[in-house]
Amino acid sequence: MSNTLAPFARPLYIMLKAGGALCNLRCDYCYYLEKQNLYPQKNVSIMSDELLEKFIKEYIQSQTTSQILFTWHGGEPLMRPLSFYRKALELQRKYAQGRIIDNCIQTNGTLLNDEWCRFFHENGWLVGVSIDGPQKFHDAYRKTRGGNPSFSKVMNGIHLLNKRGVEWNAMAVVNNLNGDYPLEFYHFFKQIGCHYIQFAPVVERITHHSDGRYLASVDKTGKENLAAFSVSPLQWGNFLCAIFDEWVQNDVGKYFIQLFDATLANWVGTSPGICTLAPICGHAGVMEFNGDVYSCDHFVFPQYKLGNIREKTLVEMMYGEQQRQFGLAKRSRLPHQCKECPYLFACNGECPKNRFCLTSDGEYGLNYLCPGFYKYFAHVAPYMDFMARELTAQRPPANIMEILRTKPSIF
Ligand SMILES: C[S@@+](CC[C@H](N)C(=O)[O-])C[C@H]1O[C@@H](n2cnc3c(N)ncnc32)[C@H](O)[C@@H]1O
Ligand code: SF4
Ligand code: SF4
Ligand code: SF4
Repeated sequence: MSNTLAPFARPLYIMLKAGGALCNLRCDYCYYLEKQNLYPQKNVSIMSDELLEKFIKEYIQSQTTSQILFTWHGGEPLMRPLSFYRKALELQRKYAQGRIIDNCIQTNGTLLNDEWCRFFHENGWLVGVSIDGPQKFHDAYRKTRGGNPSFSKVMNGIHLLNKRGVEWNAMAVVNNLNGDYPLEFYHFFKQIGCHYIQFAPVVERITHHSDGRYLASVDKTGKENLAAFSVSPLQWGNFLCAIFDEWVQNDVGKYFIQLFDATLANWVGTSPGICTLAPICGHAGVMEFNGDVYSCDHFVFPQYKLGNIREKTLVEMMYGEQQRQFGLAKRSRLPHQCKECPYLFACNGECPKNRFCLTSDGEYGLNYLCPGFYKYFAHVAPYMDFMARELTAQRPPANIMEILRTKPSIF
């Protein structure tokens, strides 16, 4: 397929930061709070109705697919009033022209009330709620501006979502504290009846920039300044292996752990559904409150700005040369160790943001989490082989649980 056609083979996808980095919490590890320093001249970092309309119209009109996904992100997206989202729905209807429009929103859950939940239910929104496992882990890092814990408020929000029948999933950060307690962590999610769980490993480096930002610049080399809350590579590997062992014996087809599903997808050669395990990046951009578009949510740095929607079209920015190069760099900058790795097909060197270590040959660019990912892929390989064969034969991968009960020796 030629380059001119290729862009239209996949949907254009941009997360919206309609309130910039504005948030009612101050999670210690947050990568986004510091982005307010990119806009020091703005007292108020909220998207105007006029810009919202421009975005919605262009976002819909740029797509060639019949189904379109809007993702509301932040900062904390519930810092914008419900009227803002009602307006967004009106605009989506105005410009939909027969397309099916879906919405999802990623929230810290603390501001949820019955009115929000009714809105999400009535309009079929999918809600991602951030919760880092049991209270003692969650409250260690996810605090309010005043340093108070947030767990009870989040649980109250989850209760309201359940009461209204809103579809929701959990987004959990794995860090230096909860990383040592995988089963306690996993059982917590099962106890609260959460069947869709996403884990994100925290890896950040502290670097002071002149504008007040303090988190990693991706171009900075070395791990000397690793933030203390980062998960260690082996902690991450052990964490995944322990949860996998319980999941594969009891929970396949009942609990959906995004990373396990993505691993299986790579095992059968289909798209993994999460960018970190995909071969290239660049499919999901971010638009800030003022129309600035960046390459990726984890690359909101001045050097990764693609332009502004008032000056360039979304298609120009998301399918332009800068974004194409950003996407391909994930593959082209793999160090030799990854290129020779038996699990490259599943790992793809994971997220380029985390590639700041040296390989065993001293080559720069190995993923910090490599030892953990390697351990995980090696551990799950025989089970993934089995589940991939089941899938290829059009049988449910959940069959593995019966085999583990009756013939465990085959693994
Ligand atoms: C930046 S927040 C924005 C949405 C909302 N405020 C929330 O907390 O869900 C998006 C997600 O990123 C996670 N997150 C924050 N800092 C992170 C980091 N340094 N590494 C990985 N994930 C992080 C949060 O826990 C949350 O699930
Ligand atoms: S709630 Fe979300 S945006 Fe706010 S500080 Fe925590 S992770 Fe960051
Ligand atoms: S840079 Fe990381 S987070 Fe961004 S698209 Fe690539 S893998 Fe995903
Ligand atoms: S497991 Fe390590 S060596 Fe293998 S592809 Fe992943 S990061 Fe590279």
